[in-house]
Amino acid sequence: MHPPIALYRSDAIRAIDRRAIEHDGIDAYALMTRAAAAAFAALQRAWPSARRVCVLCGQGNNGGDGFVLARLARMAGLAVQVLVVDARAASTESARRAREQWQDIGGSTQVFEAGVPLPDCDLLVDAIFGIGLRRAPEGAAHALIEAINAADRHVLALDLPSGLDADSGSAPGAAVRAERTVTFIAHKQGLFTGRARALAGTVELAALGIAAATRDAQPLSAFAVDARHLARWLAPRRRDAHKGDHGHVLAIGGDSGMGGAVRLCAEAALRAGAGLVSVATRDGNVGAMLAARPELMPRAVDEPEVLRALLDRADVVALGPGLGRGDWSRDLFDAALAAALPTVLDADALNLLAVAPRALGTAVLTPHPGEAGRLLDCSAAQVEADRYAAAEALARRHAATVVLKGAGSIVAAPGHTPVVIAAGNPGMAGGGMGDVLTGVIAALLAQGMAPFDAACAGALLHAAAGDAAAREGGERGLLASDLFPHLRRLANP
Ligand SMILES: NC(=O)C1=CN([C@@H]2O[C@H](COP(=O)(O)OP(=O)(O)OC[C@H]3O[C@@H](n4cnc5c(N)ncnc54)[C@H](O)[C@@H]3O)[C@@H](O)[C@H]2O)[C@@H](O)CC1
Ligand SMILES: [K+]
Repeated sequence: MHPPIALYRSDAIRAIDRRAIEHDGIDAYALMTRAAAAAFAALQRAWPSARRVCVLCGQGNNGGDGFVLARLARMAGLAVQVLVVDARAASTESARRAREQWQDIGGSTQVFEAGVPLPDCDLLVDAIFGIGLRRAPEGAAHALIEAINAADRHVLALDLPSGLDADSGSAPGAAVRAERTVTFIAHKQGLFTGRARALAGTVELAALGIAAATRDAQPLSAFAVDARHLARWLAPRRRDAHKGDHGHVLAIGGDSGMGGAVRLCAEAALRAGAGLVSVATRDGNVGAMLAARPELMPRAVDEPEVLRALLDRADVVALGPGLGRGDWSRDLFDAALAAALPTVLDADALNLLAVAPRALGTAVLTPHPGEAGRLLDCSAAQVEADRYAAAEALARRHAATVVLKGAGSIVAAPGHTPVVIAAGNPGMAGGGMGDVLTGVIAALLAQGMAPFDAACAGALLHAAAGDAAAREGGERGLLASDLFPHLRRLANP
């Protein structure tokens, strides 16, 4: 079984690097050479016909990696040009040595000038900033990043796309959009969520031959999982199982005009393996729901008493899809939370929770950044500036499991290392997708998974189903209900 991918913060990467140098006796410049060699090998694998390469170097060790790569590429017969961000000397000993060795083989270096087009080439290598980025790129660095993005060339990023923050996955200013990133020593947690999903392209790790024990002596800060990891959570069913073993989900929502949301949630719960799925909704939704999906058990709920009878028979509640925020919605919300069943809260349930905070029992919250901002009294942009921190703050505040949705969804809960979902695609940024996720997580809870596991497995199953559906018919125009056949297939790995 594939182990999850260990992710680190930049301070842990620096500590691994220091330990490799001081403890294991690997020379700093040797590490830089290994980094550049691994990146050049990746370049040749990805773009075997590239002949003219332009390497863009910053002042620090990331720039040093670039100079060594330039030398290796030139020695391999490629035409190589090097541009530096500014004319000052390199800021580290290794980077100075890398420059000198480039000059020693006759390589020339130009200083980038804003407004002057980048040299004509097949491929750009981004070696401006790695984990040393301290603030939004200014001046020439900013202009060079914009020039790279405007150049319409293949881009290989060394360690990180320049401008991306290695820890948060956000970019404080301009950032390079790479097609491929070769990252060194260990995976940075910032490469897996938020802006990184658009900037880093395909991410490849070059561990540089550092001993596993040296790496493992530093704390990892998150895990990433992808479709290969589904089998960790979704074991085959017992041969003697019956429907009572797989739990009863009650989906609550679907105020007038929003019946589709709760139907998608309920049907997703069926497709993710819930034994029984009831729906508490408006009278007007019941007939259509029964006609379309006779396995569902929809009930018209006009008042909380009717809901209480349904709650008595349920194991898990999916609360919020199409719930609305009126009196009907609030009454159902209060009655549902009073039942103290394991509950997945989404959409308007989160909005109602934001205006009337309360202690939750076993709960999984599935906010998008806007809803997370409302719950944390901040803006969606502040949530996006550090998605890991926002997910963890929300989990602490509500003593609950949180799935912060968006590019690279993050699952956080008190006492757990966060898990980032390395799957999903922009075709999934559309109506109904969140309702499906809520139903999937509720179904996994109903089948006996612990909340954190149900949230990780549910978010991963949902994202992987979205990827499978997008491969089949494209991202644009992808519908939430297109996920259903894939959910079923992927739920049985
Ligand atoms: N032994 C090592 O330390 C190794 C380091 N490696 C490379 O070294 C990188 C880290 O090197 P550094 O710590 O030198 O850092 P970087 O090279 O990432 O960047 C630091 C440089 O950028 C400048 N800078 C930072 N933010 C700026 C901004 N907003 N605007 C303008 N200038 C800014 C700093 O003043 C400094 O000169 C890694 O990402 C990796 O690519 C690899 O060679 C592997 C081994
Ligand atoms: K870089």
